[in-house]
Amino acid sequence: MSDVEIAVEKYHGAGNDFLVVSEAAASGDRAATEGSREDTADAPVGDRFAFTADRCDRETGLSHPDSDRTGADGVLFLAVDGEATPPRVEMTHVQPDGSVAEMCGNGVRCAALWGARELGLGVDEPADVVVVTPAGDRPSTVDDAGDHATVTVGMGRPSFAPWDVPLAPDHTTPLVEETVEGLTVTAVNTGVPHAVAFVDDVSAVDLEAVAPPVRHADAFPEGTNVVLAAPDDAGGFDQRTYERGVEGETNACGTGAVAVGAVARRRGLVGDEWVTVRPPGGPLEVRVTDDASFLRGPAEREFQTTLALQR
Ligand SMILES: N[C@H](CCC[C@H](N)C(=O)O)C(=O)O
Repeated sequence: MSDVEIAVEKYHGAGNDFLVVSEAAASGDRAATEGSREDTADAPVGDRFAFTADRCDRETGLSHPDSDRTGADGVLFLAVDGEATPPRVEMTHVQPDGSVAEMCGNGVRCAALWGARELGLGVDEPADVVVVTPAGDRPSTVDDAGDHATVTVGMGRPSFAPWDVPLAPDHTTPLVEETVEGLTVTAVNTGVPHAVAFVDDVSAVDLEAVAPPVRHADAFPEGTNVVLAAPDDAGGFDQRTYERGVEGETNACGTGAVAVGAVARRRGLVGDEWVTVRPPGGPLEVRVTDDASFLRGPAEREFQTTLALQR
């Protein structure tokens, strides 16, 4: 066993927060260019799942004077390919329960900002970065790549198809406004599954009580995120999300915001325009059309620190 030092950064998008570990350091690439190869071995983090569970814990996880919150909603293991045009950032998003999320809208914005910063892009003019996720490529544009950026992401085509959500095999048609475990939901996949419930007032619902039975319902063989939405007075929507993988409410959920837009459009509440969706952590802009969806919002870098790991 030996001690290995790794650099860890903390980012968040509308309060959905992530630790970021560079996989370039993992392969030794960055170490080679920085001339400190001995300090890093082949992978910066041997056991990604144990690392994520440990460092993301809200009580005992990673804390820092420049951050309000201990722990995080997950870890983004990122590798940048600066030779590609546009540059590509490969994202592996490990969640505190040990699962790997196929997509994460707030995480993609953070990954795009991280990639732009690594390459020194996005400062004088917007930078295009493609974030590569298990759910597909997510073309992103980073504006103002300092510590606080705005990132716009092409989120692909939301799907209500039962095999895409996915729903259990006895569901042969989309699940639209059906009652599942006491909550009336519409199921949509925006990179990951969401069960969206339109309610009168999102703050009047005990989300931690109503969401877990839906999250684990038989209708969703891979589980689902559970989203509450309510029209606000300004043509947008309030949003709250209980996340699979975090197993609790998060401050914001980007794929969930797009899910709210997709369900609102299906209900005829909005058209193809940009609309504002407001999770507790701050507003996000979403736009859904017949064959595409887009998410725009902040990405912020909070700090960088060094951790000594035993391997
Ligand atoms: N917070 C993320 C979603 C993570 C998805 C994950 N909770 C799952 O489906 O397992 C977002 O901004 O889109």
